[in-house]
Amino acid sequence: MSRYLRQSGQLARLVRLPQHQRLHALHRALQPSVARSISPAALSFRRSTPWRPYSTNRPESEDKDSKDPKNSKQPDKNENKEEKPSEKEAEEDIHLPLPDNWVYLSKNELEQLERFTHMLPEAQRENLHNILRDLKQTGVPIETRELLQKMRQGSGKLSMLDKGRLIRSVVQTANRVAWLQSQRESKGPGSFSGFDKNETPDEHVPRAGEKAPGQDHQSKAKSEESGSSSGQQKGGRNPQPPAGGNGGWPEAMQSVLIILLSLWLWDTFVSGGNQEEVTWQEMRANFLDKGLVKKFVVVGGQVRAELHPEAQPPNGARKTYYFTIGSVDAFERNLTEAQNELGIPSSQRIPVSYEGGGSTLGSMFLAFGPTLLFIGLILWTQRSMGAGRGGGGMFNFGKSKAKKFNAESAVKVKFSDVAGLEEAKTEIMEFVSFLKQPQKFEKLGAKIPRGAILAGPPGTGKTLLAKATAGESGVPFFSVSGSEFVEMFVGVGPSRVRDLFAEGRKNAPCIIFIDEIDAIGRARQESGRGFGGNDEREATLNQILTEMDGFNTREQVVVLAGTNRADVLDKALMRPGRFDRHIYIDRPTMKGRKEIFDVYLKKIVTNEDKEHLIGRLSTLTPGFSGADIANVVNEAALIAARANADDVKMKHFEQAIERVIGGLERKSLVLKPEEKKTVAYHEAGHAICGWFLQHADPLLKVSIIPRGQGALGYAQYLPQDAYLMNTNQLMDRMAMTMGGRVSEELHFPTVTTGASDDFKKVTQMARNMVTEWGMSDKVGPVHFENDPNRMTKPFAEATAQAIDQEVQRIVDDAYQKCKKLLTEKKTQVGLIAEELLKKEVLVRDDMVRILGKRPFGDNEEFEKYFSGGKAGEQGGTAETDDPDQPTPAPAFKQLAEGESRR
Ligand SMILES: Nc1ncnc2c1ncn2[C@@H]1O[C@H](COP(=O)(O)OP(=O)(O)OP(=O)(O)O)[C@@H](O)[C@H]1O
Repeated sequence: MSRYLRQSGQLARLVRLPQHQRLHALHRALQPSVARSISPAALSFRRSTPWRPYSTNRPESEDKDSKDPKNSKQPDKNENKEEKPSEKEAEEDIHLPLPDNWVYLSKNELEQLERFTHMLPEAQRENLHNILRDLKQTGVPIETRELLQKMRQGSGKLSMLDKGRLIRSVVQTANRVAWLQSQRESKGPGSFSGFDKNETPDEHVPRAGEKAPGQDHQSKAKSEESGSSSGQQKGGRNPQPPAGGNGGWPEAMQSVLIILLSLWLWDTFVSGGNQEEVTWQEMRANFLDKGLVKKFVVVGGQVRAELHPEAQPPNGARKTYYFTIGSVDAFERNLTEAQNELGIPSSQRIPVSYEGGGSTLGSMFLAFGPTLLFIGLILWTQRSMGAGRGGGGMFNFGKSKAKKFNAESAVKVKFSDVAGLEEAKTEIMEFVSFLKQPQKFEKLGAKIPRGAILAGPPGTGKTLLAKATAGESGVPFFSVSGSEFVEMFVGVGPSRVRDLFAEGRKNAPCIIFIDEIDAIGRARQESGRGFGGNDEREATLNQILTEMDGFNTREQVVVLAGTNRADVLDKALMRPGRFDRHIYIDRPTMKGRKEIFDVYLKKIVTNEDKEHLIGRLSTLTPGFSGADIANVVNEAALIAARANADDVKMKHFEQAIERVIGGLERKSLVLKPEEKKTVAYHEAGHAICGWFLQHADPLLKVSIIPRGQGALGYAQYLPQDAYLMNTNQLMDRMAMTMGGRVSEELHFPTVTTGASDDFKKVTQMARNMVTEWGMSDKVGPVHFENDPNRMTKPFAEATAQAIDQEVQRIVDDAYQKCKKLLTEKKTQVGLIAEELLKKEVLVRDDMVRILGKRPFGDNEEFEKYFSGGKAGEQGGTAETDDPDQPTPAPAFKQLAEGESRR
């Protein structure tokens, strides 16, 4: 779009023309063809213009309409001069009192804008209608109109300053519209203008949450005055929204941008409508010879003539004249000849500039496009973020996303809802009493602990405990997840931490709970290893460290944090003075499980003997977390409901447990008879080992119904809550795990792939015995870290060989032990396998019936709940999707590839 001025200087031809030429020009100026194009208003103005020395003639209008006194007013309608609304309009519409230098859009302008709403997509149309209605009331800064007039004057070119002014007026309009909308919302739907007729933005009495009108007004007025020489916003009135907040601003801004776009369209179309093509000869005769042309602009294959302002009507719609040229050279030649004929000295020739092709709209888009795109992007991001997160928006990136609960509203959890976890509760109780009676500690000079880390496996009740702490102490509770500090923008994490702690201090006494703190609290040197540091996370962690240091002991803000990975946390976070207390919450013990079952069974309809039910379920669920237990109880109720049972029975609970442990039963997976037989003998091998090995865990159930991911059968044992295991227990467990493969060897000519998972377990156990538990005489009592991230082994090659040999030896020992046992009990393995093939599921009672009582006593809890009448109530059933239906006998089908694990 670079422009090259070929000639410069102004014409002042007429004075220098000889007399005959002057008369000739005058005569030609009076030709009708010229008058046709120029409005009477323009003529009258030109007549009174004394300084057009070389052509004082005026073309006469031939336009019939213009002769009609009625129609002759037409151009005034188009003029953009401030037009006061008619009385009728004023009755219909309530106009906001205008600030200085603001005008209402004329009816004509509004109508024209309205017309362009049809060009927009339907979704935007209504928006535009609304905004037009609002603009009717708010008016626009006068400079908007001035600028639009300027655009319409043919060139469509705005200077940088003008562009800035245009954007400023859009922003001002958006503000005022947003204010109007917020007023309308706050006064409720149905109110016409949203405020009293006589109430102005300045006079508006602020409501709760609104800023006083003067506050915004004054500061804005100041900045407006300093930033602009146009005299906008001086003193008194101000179109800025006086209400606090800018909730409707983006929408209003968006709408005003649409308006602006429409204005451009309008401008283009209106000016397009006022364009007239002439021939070179007409151009010469009517304009050039009369000295009316200020400049020629060559755009592609056309030349636009810019006329002197005096040649245009002062207020009406201005016409642009253009003509088509064959080539630029030909045009230049013609122009030079014409000017030579007219005797224009070379210093005063008509300037010619050259533009790249494209419409006014195109050039406008080029000029404003990037800015609009940028604003649009901001608005879109703002909207989508607001929608995605239920408010907030991009300007709130640095704001903490912590959810705040307070005593009245949300935190209803009490310590009584947290079952078990007695030690953890006692520890944390102290925080509650600190928040309730700080003076009790302070008077003895005790420093109040700043915070506690609750560490432990998933679902063990860490979050629940933190909530209960808030519920008990009755103070506000801020809950945030560590990952919510992490954002793709640099600096957001620390800023959110600052905001969270500032909020905490404001609401003290309160509890801040940061869940999954390992997302940001990882040891710094660790995160930096190998791939460069994560600066943003470190900065966030540093900010937490700083904030926790920043508490003084009188500030009653307690910070609790939950994590599953206390081992990876930064040491600085864990030191006294920050997270003083480290509370480890493990999976519940038998006692804990009983208490948790007790809590959840209260919500369930069951006629079972409560004490027996709780005991039995707790025995069946070693290693279950609180969340697992809550899930089992709920699952049992669902199974009962599916079976249309009136209450939840023991079998429903057992099915639920089985489902949680083993996964969903896969009825669709059917095995070939020989495969099924192999599975039966494999599982029977495990079962016999479990039955006859002294240190093996008690066997509960054996099944050949495929379940979960690739398990074709399974034997369920009940490990005790054991915290130590000796070598004998480990060896028996390994031998039992080998039982499947050994049984296959003893009963079939070949073996299958089904024992792979068993080998994995056995090898892992043996390796741990050698490298971690000091159970190998050859390698000795040493511990070698098993860190998969380490590139090098923590031991010498000779040690590696010794380890391998020892692992091999232990596995061999377990294998031999198993083989010896199963060879002795080959008949029993056969009996169990055949029974399994018949019934698919065998429970403990079936085993007793076939094998006799187990030679070794089982643990106390197990004997209590599983021996005698009540054990094996579910005898022979396994979970099916319809628990009251007998287990369907599988049809025989090819086993899917990759599903060989048993
Ligand atoms: N001791 C408990 N008493 C009662 N319910 C519990 C207990 N422990 C866990 N639950 C149940 O488990 C659910 C999950 O617990 P919670 O969210 O507190 O676990 P968490 O330890 O924070 O887990 P994560 O580490 O995965 O965040 C709780 O909503 C509750 O229903």
